[in-house]
Amino acid sequence: MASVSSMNNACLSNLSAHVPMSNRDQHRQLYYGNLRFKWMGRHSSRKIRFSACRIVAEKLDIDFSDPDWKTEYQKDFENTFNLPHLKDVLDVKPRPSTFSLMHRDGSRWLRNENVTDRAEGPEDRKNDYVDIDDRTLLKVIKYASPTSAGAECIDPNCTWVEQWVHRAGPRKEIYFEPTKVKAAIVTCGGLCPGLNDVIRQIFFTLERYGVQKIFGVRYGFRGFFDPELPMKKLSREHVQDINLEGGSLLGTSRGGASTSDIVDSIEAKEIDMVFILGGNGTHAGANAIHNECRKRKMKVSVICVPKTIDNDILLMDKTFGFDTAVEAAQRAINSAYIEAHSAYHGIGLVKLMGRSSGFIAMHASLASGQVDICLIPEVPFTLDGPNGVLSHLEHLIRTKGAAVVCVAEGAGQELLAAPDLKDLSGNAVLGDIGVHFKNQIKSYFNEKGIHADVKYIDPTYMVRSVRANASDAILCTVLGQNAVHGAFAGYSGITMGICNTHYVFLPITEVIHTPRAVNPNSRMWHRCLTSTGQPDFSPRNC
Ligand SMILES: Nc1ncnc2c1ncn2[C@@H]1O[C@H](COP(=O)(O)OP(=O)(O)OP(=O)(O)O)[C@@H](O)[C@H]1O
Ligand SMILES: O=P(O)(O)OC[C@H]1O[C@](O)(CO)[C@@H](O)[C@@H]1O
Ligand SMILES: [Mg+2]
Repeated sequence: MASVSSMNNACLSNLSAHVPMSNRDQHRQLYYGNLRFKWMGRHSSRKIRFSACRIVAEKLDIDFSDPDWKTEYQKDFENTFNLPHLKDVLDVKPRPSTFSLMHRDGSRWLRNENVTDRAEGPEDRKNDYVDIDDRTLLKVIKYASPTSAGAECIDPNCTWVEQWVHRAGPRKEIYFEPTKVKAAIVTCGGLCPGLNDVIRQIFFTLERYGVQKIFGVRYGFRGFFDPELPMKKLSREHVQDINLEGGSLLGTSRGGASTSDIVDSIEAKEIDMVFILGGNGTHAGANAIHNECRKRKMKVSVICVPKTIDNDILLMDKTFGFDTAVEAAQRAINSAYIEAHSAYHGIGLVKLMGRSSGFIAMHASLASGQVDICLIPEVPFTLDGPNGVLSHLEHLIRTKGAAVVCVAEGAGQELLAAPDLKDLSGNAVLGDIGVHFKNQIKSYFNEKGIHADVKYIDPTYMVRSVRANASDAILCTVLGQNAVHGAFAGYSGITMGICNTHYVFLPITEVIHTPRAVNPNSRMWHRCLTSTGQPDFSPRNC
């Protein structure tokens, strides 16, 4: 059997997320057709997004009539989710962990106790080490049918297949001598609530192991090679209160990543552990750094913590900062609602971030309960025509007297002239759907001779520059601590996640195939539609 990875499921859910409803049969084929489908997207822009999935799907050759297919699949899954480790390429030996909940810091313990006694005995239980063979289930729903909402199936019968991933946490044995470790932390990409919380927890946990040399790399990957940006040695005083503010203590940036320059810099600076906080692009960069370190046989642990308000990283329940961003976005929606409902024929329009996925828009709409129309990149819509968005807005104005619309920045890009520009990291610069939509609403009502008072709110940077809320602060704490546990355990090329409320280590390669997208067949999107009451605006319906 060819390699089966999480990409199958990622592709399937991503593909299904983009399949127009009129192609329902083809969509089914994706689920039923043991991944040998030849589906072609209707819209050319979408074909590109699908191509990576299609290639892998075509490579797969699962014979579901083989009674052993499931065992084989699970074995292959286990291999795919095996965590890359320093010992894969280096002759490294484990030593008992210095992480202890009994002592203030590892170095104190190192000085005062017999090293060989540390790993055994009653302290173990108090320290709560996680066994390296512990696993947690990635998927916890047993779908009875491929047509069940949100079903992710591997075979035509949607058979239950266990998919286990590695449980995160401190290990009994470690692969670094803490007092000799030099660790660096870097934050890349856009801002995200909780960056400072994660930096702080990485610092605290490193200290607890006994690490004294902890550095911050300034302004993203740029800080590795820009001579004007020397690393900043971090102290407890530096990090103590940083969680009280948004932003990143270290600064962040896009672009400018040359893997070999970065690895040269890691080598020259004699860094042993690199903690990299960022989104999809950053993870791709971190994986390249990890591979280059391996190639050079460097004993360096490259560990990621996923950071994105967009929540567009595969496999995990959510990324840190997302909850906070939703909360902030909900406040913008509330303002739009108040404006709209205080005006004669008021229309409140809010544009929220979400370059390729509509999680913030969907969740903020659900949270506020004040949105009449939610538009996301994953669900195509038409503005014009009897079943278009504008016609529904007119209906709302006539029946309710006011309306609130929430649109994700990546939605409806096919309606705009694309700027054909890229940012420094190579991300496409999007057309402004918010401004376009605002103008379209104004002209529509103007042409119809119906009064409409449009209030447009773009809270873009306000939702991501705030400090983390309570739920994100806890998530950041756990992810930051686990990042350090992962590094000391000798892993490299891994990232942190929360799956079904349990914390896991995942190979970076498994989360960067494609950005995670809202599945239009999921219960959550259906709940959003139920809440807004909006009809189907898809082109085939108009
Ligand atoms: N495919 C890639 N390979 C190597 N490095 C990359 C890749 N994509 C992006 N990077 C680098 O990663 C860094 C961050 O990328 P990017 O600006 O896309 O942010 P991100 O991590 O995706 O976060 P956000 O969710 O805010 O976009 C940049 O310095 C960029 O040069
Ligand atoms: O303006 P910037 O800093 O490039 O960030 C904008 C981008 O940030 C994101 O929220 C990802 O962090 C995208 O949704 C958005 O397009
Ligand atoms: Mg990116």
